[in-house]
Amino acid sequence: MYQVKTYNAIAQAGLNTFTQNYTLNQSEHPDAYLIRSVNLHQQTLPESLKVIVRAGAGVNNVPVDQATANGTAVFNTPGSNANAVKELVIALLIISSRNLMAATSYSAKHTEADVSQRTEHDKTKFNGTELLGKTLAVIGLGHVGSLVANAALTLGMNVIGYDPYLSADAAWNIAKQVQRAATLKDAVKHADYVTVHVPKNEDTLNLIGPDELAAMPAGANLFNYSRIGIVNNAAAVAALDAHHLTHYYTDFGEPQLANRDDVTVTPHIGGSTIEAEVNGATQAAKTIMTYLETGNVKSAINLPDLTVPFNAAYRFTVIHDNVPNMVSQITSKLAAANLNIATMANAAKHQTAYTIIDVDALDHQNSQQLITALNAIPAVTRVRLIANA
Ligand SMILES: NC(=O)c1ccc[n+]([C@@H]2O[C@H](COP(=O)([O-])OP(=O)(O)OC[C@H]3O[C@@H](n4cnc5c(N)ncnc54)[C@H](O)[C@@H]3O)[C@@H](O)[C@H]2O)c1
Ligand SMILES: O=C(O)[C@H](O)COP(=O)(O)O
Repeated sequence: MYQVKTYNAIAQAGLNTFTQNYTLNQSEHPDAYLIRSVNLHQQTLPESLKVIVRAGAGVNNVPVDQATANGTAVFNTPGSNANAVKELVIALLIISSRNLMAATSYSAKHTEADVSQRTEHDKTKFNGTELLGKTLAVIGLGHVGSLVANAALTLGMNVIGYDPYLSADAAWNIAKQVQRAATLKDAVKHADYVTVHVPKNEDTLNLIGPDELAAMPAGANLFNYSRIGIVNNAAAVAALDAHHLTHYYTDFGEPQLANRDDVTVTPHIGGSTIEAEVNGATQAAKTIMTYLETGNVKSAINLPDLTVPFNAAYRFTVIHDNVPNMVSQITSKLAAANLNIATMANAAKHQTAYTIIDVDALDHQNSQQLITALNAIPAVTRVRLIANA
């Protein structure tokens, strides 16, 4: 029986994906965490923990280095809530261009008589503009940014994209009408609207700061539906005060953003749709089951891709440092245990490597001694033995 600990509100439909081999929230020694935005940085991860899956995109709440040192794989569920964010950003583009925040609360602020008599007179206060022909800069063209860029094209906008690290797979998703900018400043210099869709990491902190804001034309509107810190909020407030920026929309609150008519803070609702939550939880549950039952890895944050069909009776998986001579040390332990290797594969990502070894036969005593011997190899962080179900 595998033990899963969940944090945050995880969609029941996703939890229902787990088979009867999984128990939820009943053990102090979980094999897996299924999480959303809980901040794990202050936690010591339990030794039992083999995998953390973030239902959603951002993994800045996960101590990835600690997880790697603990031999814990970290995954997210790429794209599971991207459509939800796209629809929200498109809604905010329309809200912003048509002054809808003020216009839709108009009737609530007036008496019945006012509303019937004054609407024709008052409508001039709510004049808007159209998105057709306006320019949108999309910074980051991954799962969310590509959808936003493509949707904005269908509204007749000129779309300029900036993503120097765009993967080949992601590039296939972007309509050819999206113009490519060579630099961030080039992307924003003619933009009426700028929207940021990059991961939060040390390179993207303050990605939009005073210089980038100054590069935007006067009157631009800014959207941060990525993470707090990617836009330098102090610089955004200064640009608003100087009437250089017209409006700042963000999913992440901070005291300096409160009580301003030119700032809209939504309460981190980018991925909060029923569909996105079910997608994320279902994808997360499947990722946990695949990893625990086969050891196969696809698109982990801290492990290399490695997928080997599991046809043998037993599988050893070994997470270790990416240093010379590891495979020979591992295989020599199997040879010493007189075990014949049916299949073996190894891959590396940055400082971490991963080895899968399948064997056809194994007795219990043999296996315990072998696990101890493999764990004793310096630079090995986690050894697992998986029996083929
Ligand atoms: N508000 C929400 O509820 C919500 C929901 C989903 C995702 N997000 C956040 O949105 C962001 C994007 O998510 P995603 O799923 O599209 O991620 P993704 O990994 O699919 O795409 C991110 C893209 O940013 C690009 N990138 C990285 N550094 C860059 C830089 N310095 N300049 C320009 N581009 C850069 C990458 O190459 C990649 O194509 C993340 O921060 C995620 O946490 C927020
Ligand atoms: O990174 C994400 O997927 C979003 O920020 C959504 O976060 P949530 O799952 O806590 O709503």
